[in-house]
Amino acid sequence: MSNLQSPSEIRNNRVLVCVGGGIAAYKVCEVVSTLFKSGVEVRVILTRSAQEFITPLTLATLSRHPAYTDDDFWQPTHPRPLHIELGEWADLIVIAPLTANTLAKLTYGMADNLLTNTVLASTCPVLLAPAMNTDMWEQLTVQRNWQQLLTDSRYHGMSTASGLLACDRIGAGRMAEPAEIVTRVHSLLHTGGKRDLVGKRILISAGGTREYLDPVRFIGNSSTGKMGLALAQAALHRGANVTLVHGVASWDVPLGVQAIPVISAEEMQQVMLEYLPNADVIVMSAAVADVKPKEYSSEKLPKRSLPQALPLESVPDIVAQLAQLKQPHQLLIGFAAQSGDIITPAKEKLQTKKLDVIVANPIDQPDSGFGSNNNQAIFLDGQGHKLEIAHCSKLEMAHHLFDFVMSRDA
Ligand SMILES: Cc1cc2nc3c(=O)[nH]c(=O)nc-3n(C[C@H](O)[C@H](O)[C@H](O)COP(=O)(O)O)c2cc1C
Ligand SMILES: CC(C)(COP(=O)(O)O)[C@@H](O)C(=O)NCCC(=O)NCCS
Ligand SMILES: [Mg+2]
Repeated sequence: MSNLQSPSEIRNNRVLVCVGGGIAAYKVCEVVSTLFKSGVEVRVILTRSAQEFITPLTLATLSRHPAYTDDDFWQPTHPRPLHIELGEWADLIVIAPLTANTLAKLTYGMADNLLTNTVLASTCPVLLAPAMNTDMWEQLTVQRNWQQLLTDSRYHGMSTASGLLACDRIGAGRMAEPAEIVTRVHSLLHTGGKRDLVGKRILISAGGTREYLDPVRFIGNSSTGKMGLALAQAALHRGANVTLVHGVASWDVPLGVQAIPVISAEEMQQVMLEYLPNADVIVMSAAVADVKPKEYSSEKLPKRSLPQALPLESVPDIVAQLAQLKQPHQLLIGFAAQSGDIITPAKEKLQTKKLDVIVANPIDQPDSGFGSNNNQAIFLDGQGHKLEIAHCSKLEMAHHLFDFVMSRDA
């Protein structure tokens, strides 16, 4: 078995957050604070209008660094022009909220303030989070500019959501939520903006299944589906077309992912088999219940009628079935959550179930596995490659897995 080199620590870590003059600017404070707390170095630029909504002092305090405005742009005291310095410094620029005005300027390469000059004087990826009143967002001129700007691969656009706007209207144009912006930032810092999964259809299963005994009681497990969610986010951010088949979950499905909720192993089996023929990559990260109660009562069983011992039967082995039915060009990735020795059972599962790749992850390590936002794992493939990934976020783990898969492809 050959050991691939462990991925080095992320070097890209510098994010320049540019705030435009919209009411959604108030949410960018949260973005800056969360990024800082996750270890990202943050600098902030505010446009003249952004300062009508939030203050440079707030953003300077949250980012632990002076915030920049157009007054700084024109200061004669910089040894080198500020927009050049900031443009060279940034690994990633985030513009949130992106106003109709700044969108138009970027589309036409205009540069009349610190924000637009810095974008033109840099080459890093730029993440755009538009926010506008519905009529403004749907205006032909605005939509034309948006489509035009996104033809430049440097720009990464966040979808707007529909809902209540600050003008009391309900419609399109809501800015992506801070957590979604932060997740996308982390993806872009990992990938440097590459979209290596464009054209790939990725089918992911996530979460635990439930096998009901009666309408309220079930056999389940502690899986929260966070690993599957992270896989869906990472794949989406790299350009894939993503279908996420998930058990009962407490998180929101990311905009742009086709989500299919299921409850039992049999339902999951049915949906996975239905979507299998159209998938290029299948990632089975769900924790499927291995057994179910033999009998189901459609009425809630009174306590006194509950059996002392519960007769059980097996549920379908979904991953084994997928392995049997898949075509040679399709890649099947399984997960093996284990305590103690994680490698031996994972190798066995890889071979007996005929998977292409298996992710062995420990469930007895601190802050890893079920329910945690973090994980650690060892990837194994059928050709004998092995890659150990140290403790990191589940999103980071998902990216490492796609890196591993893509490097095997190449
Ligand atoms: C109360 C208020 C709310 C605004 N909200 C938005 C908005 O959500 N989106 C937008 O594109 N413009 C909005 N504007 C208009 C922008 O502030 C204006 O177009 C400004 O020139 C943008 O400048 P900037 O792109 O340099 O930040 C708003 C203006 C006001 C007064
Ligand atoms: C303003 C806001 C951030 C409020 O979000 P919230 O309801 O979650 O507090 C959200 O509605 C949004 O992103 N709106 C789009 C921009 C907007 O409403 N502009 C002003 C309309 S004139
Ligand atoms: Mg299992």
